[in-house]
Amino acid sequence: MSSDTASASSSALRYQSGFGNEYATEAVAGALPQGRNSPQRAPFDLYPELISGTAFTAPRHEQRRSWMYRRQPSVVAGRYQPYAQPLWTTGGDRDMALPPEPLRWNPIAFEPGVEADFVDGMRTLAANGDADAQSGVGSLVYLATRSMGRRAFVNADAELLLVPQQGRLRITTELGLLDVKPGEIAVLPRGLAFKVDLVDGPARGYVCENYGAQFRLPELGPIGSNGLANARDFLAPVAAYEQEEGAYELIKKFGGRFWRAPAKGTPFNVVAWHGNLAPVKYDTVNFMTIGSISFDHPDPSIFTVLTSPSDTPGTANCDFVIFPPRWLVMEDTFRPPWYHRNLMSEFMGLVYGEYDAKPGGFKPGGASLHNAMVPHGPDEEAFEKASSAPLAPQKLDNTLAFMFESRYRFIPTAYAMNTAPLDHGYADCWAGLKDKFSAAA
Ligand SMILES: O=C(O)Cc1cc(O)ccc1O
Ligand SMILES: [Fe+2]
Repeated sequence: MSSDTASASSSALRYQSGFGNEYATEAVAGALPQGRNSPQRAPFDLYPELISGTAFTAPRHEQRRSWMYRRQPSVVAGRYQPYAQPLWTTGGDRDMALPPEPLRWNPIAFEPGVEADFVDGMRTLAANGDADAQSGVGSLVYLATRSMGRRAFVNADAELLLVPQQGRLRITTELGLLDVKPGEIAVLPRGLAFKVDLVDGPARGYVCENYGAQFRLPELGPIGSNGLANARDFLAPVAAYEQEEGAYELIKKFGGRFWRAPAKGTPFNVVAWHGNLAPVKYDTVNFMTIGSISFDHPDPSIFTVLTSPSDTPGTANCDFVIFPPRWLVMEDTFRPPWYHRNLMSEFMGLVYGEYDAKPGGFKPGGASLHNAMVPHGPDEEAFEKASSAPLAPQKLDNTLAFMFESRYRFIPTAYAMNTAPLDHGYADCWAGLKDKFSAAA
């Protein structure tokens, strides 16, 4: 156990490393009870409070929970009133006539004249499943121009996976602070209060709102005991509590609806905590990428950072997959992705650079959606280049694309179809792929 003294205002943050291990941290030495979780009186008269990320009776290897020792229990809050956030929708809208073709969006721009924080600036682009059924995911973007300041947010519906694309974020959570920048990701457990403050101006990024089983590291199979995302590269915060006095506004997402309540003090009042349910961040530069060193383009599952399983083994509620900088060395191989139709549905975004299958129209801050059995693959430009490129070792550099891949079709929202910059010419990127077959050859 570490004795940690980070305060909420420190600038260079300290972290604890690992994924899903038993962390233990105290902002004041002696605040963490030893040998038991709920003594008759906890040290410094702090209130013990448990947060469960899994059912009490979940198998031991799936269990996630943490004990917090706090100045006031989180039940101390004012009464909730409805709150309007109509563009953060939940689950798949079954009434939407979902086009059976590839969809793509140009970069989703900040909205002129709209000042919004992380919660108000959230826009659902596409979603599937049902938060109450604890299955499915949403794919969202946030367009934040201001810090949350003295507003805190609790998402009772889902865990959030953040993929910042522009702008650094200071994320204050009940369990401590995370600084996250583009190229890094963060995972915030369901039900944990947090706020997002901006560090260097407006912030844009992607979010996977996961109503299903928590994200975890994938099995490695024949890869062995090391590789892809290594557990030690995930960073959880050390305990930190806010000392400033003053009111907060609590915003809660609960069953797809939003609520607000006043609070007399800060919800970030946890002085010590221990357990294996924690917010974490991960820098994608630490991803140990596996690829083909002989021939052929492997399945993109080799790029899985985290997976949220469904009840069917190997068929994920959602895989979070990245396409990071890497070497391509395959011989006699068409190196970009092949043309394909996938049982699974693919929502993609681009953090920076170019994606090899779409060097032209897929831009950082944009998105694409290739739902189940919708054919897609390299655009004409990528096909022509890769079919005749010399096959010397090639570094794909300065690029970071990602995919939320789900067993359930993503249904775009009305916002995505009518307001967001849908690329109506997307299908044209394949129109020039001619029939060049000649049986006489
Ligand atoms: O369609 C895409 O661009 C994503 C993708 C990448 C890849 O390398 C193989 C399959 C796949 O769906
Ligand atoms: Fe694909």
